[in-house]
Formats: sequence, C-alpha cells, structure tokens
Amino acid sequence: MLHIDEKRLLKIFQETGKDSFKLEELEKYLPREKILRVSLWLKGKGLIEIDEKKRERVRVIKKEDFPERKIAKYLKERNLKEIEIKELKNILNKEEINAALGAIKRKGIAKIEKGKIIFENLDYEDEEERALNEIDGKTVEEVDKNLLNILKKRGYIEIEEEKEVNIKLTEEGKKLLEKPIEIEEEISQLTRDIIISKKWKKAYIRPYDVKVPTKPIFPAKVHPLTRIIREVKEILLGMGFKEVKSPIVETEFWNFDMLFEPQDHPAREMQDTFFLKYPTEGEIPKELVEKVREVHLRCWRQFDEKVSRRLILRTHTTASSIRYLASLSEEEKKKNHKVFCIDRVFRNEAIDYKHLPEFYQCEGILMGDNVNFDNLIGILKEFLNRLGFDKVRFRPAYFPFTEPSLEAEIYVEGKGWLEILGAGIFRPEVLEPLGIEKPVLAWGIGFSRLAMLKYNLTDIRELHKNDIDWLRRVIG
Ligand SMILES: N[C@@H](Cc1ccccc1)C(=O)O
Repeated sequence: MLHIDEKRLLKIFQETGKDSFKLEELEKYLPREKILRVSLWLKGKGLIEIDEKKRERVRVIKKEDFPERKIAKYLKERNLKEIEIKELKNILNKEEINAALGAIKRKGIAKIEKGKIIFENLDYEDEEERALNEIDGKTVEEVDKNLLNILKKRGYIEIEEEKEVNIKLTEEGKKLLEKPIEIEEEISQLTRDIIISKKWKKAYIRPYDVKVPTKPIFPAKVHPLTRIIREVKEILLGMGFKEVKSPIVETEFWNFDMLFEPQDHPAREMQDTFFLKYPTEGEIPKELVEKVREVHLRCWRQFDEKVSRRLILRTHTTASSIRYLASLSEEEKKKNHKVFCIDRVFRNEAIDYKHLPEFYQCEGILMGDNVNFDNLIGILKEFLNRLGFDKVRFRPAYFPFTEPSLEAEIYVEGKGWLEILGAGIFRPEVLEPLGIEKPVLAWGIGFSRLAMLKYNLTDIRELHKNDIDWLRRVIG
C-alpha cells in the first residue's frame, strides 16, 4: 500500500519516462520537504535510491578590477607610464596599495624602482584576471589550484559547498511503474460536508502519521532539585515517617549545644558557620539550658550561655530532629516516633564543583522501644534501595551526637563506592536533658551528591544556573 504522496512522486517518474531526477528538478512538481520525506519512505520500500554528492563550487564575491589594474587604467587615461608609490593613495586605499604592490611584484607586471612603479605595457595580460572572469559557478576541480588559492586569498571568490541529491528508480521501482499509478481521492481532514454527503464512504481516509518529525515542545515542569526533594519525601512518607520543620535562623544552643558539640568545637568557627550580624542573639529555653549545661560541665567542658544564644544559619537538619524531640510532651514520649525534615542548611564553604554555601539536607529519626543498630542498618538499606541504589555498605564514623556512628556508601557503576549519608544512635548525653529514655536512631543525607548522581552532573552549580536548555532537556 502506497501513501498518496508516494504515488504522486512515482507518477512523476512514470509520466516523464525518466528514471532519475535531481532534487531541484522534482521541486517543480512537489515541495522540497515532501520530496525528501517521501523519498525516504520509498527508499525504505526498495523502490528508489537516493544518491548524495557533495560539490564545492566557486562563487565570485567581488566584481571589480584588481587594484593593479586600477593603477594601469589610471595611467592609461592620463597617458602616463609611471607613478610614484606615494601618489597611489589618490587612487587606492591602504589595503589595496599593499595588494597591488604584491601583485605587481609577483606577476612582474611592472618594475618598482626608487619609489616608482614603471609600466612597460599598460594593457598587460593577466591570467589571474582571466581566471576570475570565467570562474563563477565552476566546481573546484575544474579550476587551477594555484589560481584558486590566489583569488581566494585576495578575497575575490568564495567556495560554496553544495549537495547534489539524485533520486533514482530501482529495478523494483521500474517494474512497479509498468502498471499505471492511480491516485484516488484522499481525505486528510473530515468535515461536516464530507460526513453528510457520505463522500467519506468512497474516499480514502489518510491515517495519522504519528512519526512525522516535529519541533519539540517543552511544557512547564518542576525544577530538578524540587523533583529530588519530592521523590525523597514520597519515599519517607511511604516508609511511615512524618515531616517536620524548624527555623533556618537558629541558636547555637539547638544547632550545637543540644547535640553535645563542645562550645569550642571547630565546626562553630566563623569559617564553618554563618553568624547573624543583627540580631546576634536569640531566645533559648531556660530550664533545658540548665540541664544541657550540667551535661557539658560533667564532661569537663566549658559552657557559656552567651555562646548558646548566638544566632546562626543552621548548619544541619539535625537541629530539626532535636527540636522535635524537645517538643514532645510526657505523654508523647511514651509513644514511638518517626519523623524527617528536608530543608536548606548553610555552611561557610568555598564554592566549588561539589560545594555550595547553601544546600539541602534530609534528616530522619526513629524513636522506638528497643530499636537498635540492626534496625538502623535495615532502615537505611531500605531507604537507599528505594532511592535506586542496590549496592550499599556501611563503615564506622564519628559524629559528636551519635554513638555508635556510621557512614553509608553506595556503589555507582563507573564511579565506585561513594559516601552518601551519616547516621547513628543519639548519645545518652543528648537524650538525658530531654528525659527521653527510648533509643533514637538518626541519619542525615545531603542532596548535592544525590542530585549530581541523578542528573549526571560534574558540577553542582549546574543545578542553580537556570540554564533553560538544560532545564528543558534534563530528565529523571
Ligand atoms: N548532621 C550530620 C549528619 C548526621 C545526621 C544524623 C546522625 C548522624 C549524622 C551532618 O550534617 O553531616
């Protein structure tokens, strides 16, 4: 079964009796796009062949005398045979003067002596000129290479690439054309008239061709980073966790003290943490502060409430976890809890391909009777599997607020083992001031590495550049 356009094209061969056409010749009959598309279909059916030849053609782009000829003509008009080089500027511009002098020397058209150009014959013959007059439209092969180069260098010609497309009938195609080709009426769009008149019953209705190439359309979509956040949220909700939030501007008390980080811990230094200029201090809960102070002092650490009150941008979402635990009533402390927080955190880091001063973290905690290290490993495995990482391994690590602590690594084809999250069981020193007796499992995962893996980025900054092309095309 041939498409009506295929028949139209074949009919041109049949009616003209020719079995080969140049593309341009066919354009008399059908639009170029159609010819190209239909030829491909017919080629697929073995009825025609498409031959493509590349040609280089010469185009004259400057139609004026060479500067040396301008000089000769100028002298001839004035019945002169020589001219001072200094005077050339009355006839030619600077560039032309240089070109003319070069050409005169190269071709020996005139003598150059003592600042003068002296012609013997003002009607000199010049093969470059002759070539220039005849060259337009010739293929590169038809022209002397040397002359071609000179004319190109002098800016008088350009080489154009040209494609010659020949469309030829195959033997099979010729055989098909032995019988006349009938083009029956075709309906490409059903109208009310066609339906009422019942014309559609007899006519051929053209099916939709869903494979016709079209311009891509890019509908609005969600930013890749938001997509990851949503995916992780979805997974954790599916695992029975509920979402909690906490402030971005935080006191050192919640961000560090509560997590048993010593007040002189290097992580609290200016170069790691952003401090607020105004206001510099925030409110902290008196009673709890006293309990936390006691724990710190008992462990031979210093504790200054002024430090606790300092305002910073939170450096990790563990601040959210600990705030959640502190919010529990006595009644609630008897129950089990599974919560997570996905949010922005801030560290005073130099920006490079994998570090930004502002990034996303996800933190999850599980508080429950008798939960233990094995449960932690189990949950993390499940979580990472659901994120799409099958091979997972764990190794010991250190965090000031968990004991034991671990780091999870995932295996990525072509990259090897990559560290992806930190986790552990909250230390008794962390839970004691809160009066929580059940163990609390905790883990935190950064989104930078996750995003880089998911979108195959070599530079995390890509994610925030808002390069519209990338945003349109990125999938996953
Ligand atoms: N807060 C840690 C991660 C972590 C969370 C919870 C438990 C252990 C580690 C970090 O930012 O690196």
